[in-house]
Amino acid sequence: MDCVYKDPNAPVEARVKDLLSRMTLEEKIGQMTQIERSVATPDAVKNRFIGSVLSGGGSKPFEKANSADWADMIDGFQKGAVDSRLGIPIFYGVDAVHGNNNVYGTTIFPHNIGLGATRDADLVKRIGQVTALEVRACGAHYSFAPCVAVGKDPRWGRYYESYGEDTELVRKFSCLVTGLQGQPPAGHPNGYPFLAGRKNVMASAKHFVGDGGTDKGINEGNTILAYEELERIHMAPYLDCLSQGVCTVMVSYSSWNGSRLHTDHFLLTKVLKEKLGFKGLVISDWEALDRLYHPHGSNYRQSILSTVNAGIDMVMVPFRYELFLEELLSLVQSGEIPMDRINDSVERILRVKFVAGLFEHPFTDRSLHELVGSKPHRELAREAVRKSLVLLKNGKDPKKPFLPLDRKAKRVLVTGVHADDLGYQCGGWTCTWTGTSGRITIGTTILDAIKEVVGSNTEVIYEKNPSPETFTSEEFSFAIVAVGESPYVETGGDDPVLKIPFNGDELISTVADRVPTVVILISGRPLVLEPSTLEKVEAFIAAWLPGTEGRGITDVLFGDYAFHGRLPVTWFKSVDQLPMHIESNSYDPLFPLGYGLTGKNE
Ligand SMILES: OC[C@@H]1[C@@H](O)[C@H](O)[C@@H](O)c2nc(-c3ccccc3)cn21
Repeated sequence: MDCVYKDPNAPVEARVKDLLSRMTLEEKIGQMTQIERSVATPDAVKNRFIGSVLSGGGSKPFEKANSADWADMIDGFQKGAVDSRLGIPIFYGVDAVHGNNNVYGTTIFPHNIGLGATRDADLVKRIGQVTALEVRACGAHYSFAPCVAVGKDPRWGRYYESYGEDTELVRKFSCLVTGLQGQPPAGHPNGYPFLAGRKNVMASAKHFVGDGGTDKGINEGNTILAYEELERIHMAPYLDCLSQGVCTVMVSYSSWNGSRLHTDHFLLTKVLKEKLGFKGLVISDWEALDRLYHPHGSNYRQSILSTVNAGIDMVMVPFRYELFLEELLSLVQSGEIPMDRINDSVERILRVKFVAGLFEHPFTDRSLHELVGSKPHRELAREAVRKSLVLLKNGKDPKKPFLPLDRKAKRVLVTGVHADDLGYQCGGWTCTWTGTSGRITIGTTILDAIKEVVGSNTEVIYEKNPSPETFTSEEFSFAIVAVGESPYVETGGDDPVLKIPFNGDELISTVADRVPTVVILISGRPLVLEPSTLEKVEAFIAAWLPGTEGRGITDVLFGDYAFHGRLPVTWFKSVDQLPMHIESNSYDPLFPLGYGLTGKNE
């Protein structure tokens, strides 16, 4: 062995020190650079010493690319990296936020708000383990998860990415870190990155800090709180992530009392790195530097200076990396960014790469491909769906529960825009960044599931949008109405009105006036439920954004399992009440945090 850093048996810190001492300034700033796959080439990775490549939401080699196609792409970039002078491997990052959701045919789990409703930490850890397998199967090493935002306002477009409104609930689900990265050994030093092996992925606790607490739920807005409240409410989950050895922390686009998180030296360095002792790497969000000034991307040199000096270690550039490298080099050569600051960042990046075993195993383990979208993985997702559904109403007369439904009923109506739309039931961050309608991947819609479950003599009538003629012929035993939101992400999801889209209210009334009706609401958050509407229906289920395994819905709808879910958030009566959450002074919800019926005699 000619040098310590190549010795897998040498202590990580010795390998870091040795490799750092061999690196040129260009190699160091290259490691601080994360670029998008669409501008990456193996040569660029090799010759510019790029530290990491990512896929932005939905960015894939080609349509319906499977895990093997992804692995070919990623291993191509990795070959460039290991052929570089010092052979420092990249890590490839993806937003695997509810399964490995960019890749066709993978298992898509409920989004975090639904997982919050399960109250089942062990389930979420198992979801992390399975997600890590499906991510490694495609060749990626790193997932930008968990989002440990504490969602304080349902008007926020990322509310569904939060496990809930209560800090303690969100803290409970920080265990996704252990699911993704593996269980650190007893005595593992707090804040030091950990990764168990080739079936695990680096995690990213995000978005530091206070992203879920912005004023009026405005995405990338301003969180107005005293430091003690910021620490108590929004920072607490990060301590849990650090104690589990989270490898990375991603910084929030938002501000704290008017200070942009990406330039906040106090929070990023004094608090996260020094006070909390985080030894992994701090990564920016996408084009966060470009968003610091208007017009977008202006004052870029100043943006690099203020963010790197604040404590950012790796910049998710992700496109203008030549300019980034040029400006960062110049800022170090001028002394505006001290060499110590660069060395701190590169040490952290190298530490994570050694801990992740990337020097020993830089390429994809192709044996994992057969696990992707496998039956056991889909059964886990089905269990998560079952446990996530919250039963808000069961019977106009509570003494006469309407559910479970009779699977031998004579004739049932299935209706609504969400009854047979896999894309809608998966939501954002699925196959594309925003998510889309239609049969976007492999999975089971609500209608598919109902047809699988009901008896051979049961007639299932599906009308996406029922007409008066729908009701003129033979009677229906009951109707299942699936309504809700179309997929959205980030600022595109900010909504001050929160009504059920597609005239959902009207459809519910139209059907419920004629047939005993159960409503399934597919949404990333509570929506306005008109009392008149709620009165008309026999049963009402909040299904959140369940993902590909629709059978989890029929499992409880037809009584194979009791309802288990409890609200992870407050269900408001009117948007005029917002923000209203468990800590609000006046608390007058339609359904309180923690509410949920079991479907048995309550
Ligand atoms: O996908 C990488 C990261 C993700 O991990 C972060 O949670 C999220 O804030 C985010 N927004 C964009 C993004 C925003 C606008 C246009 C294009 C991309 C990219 N990203």
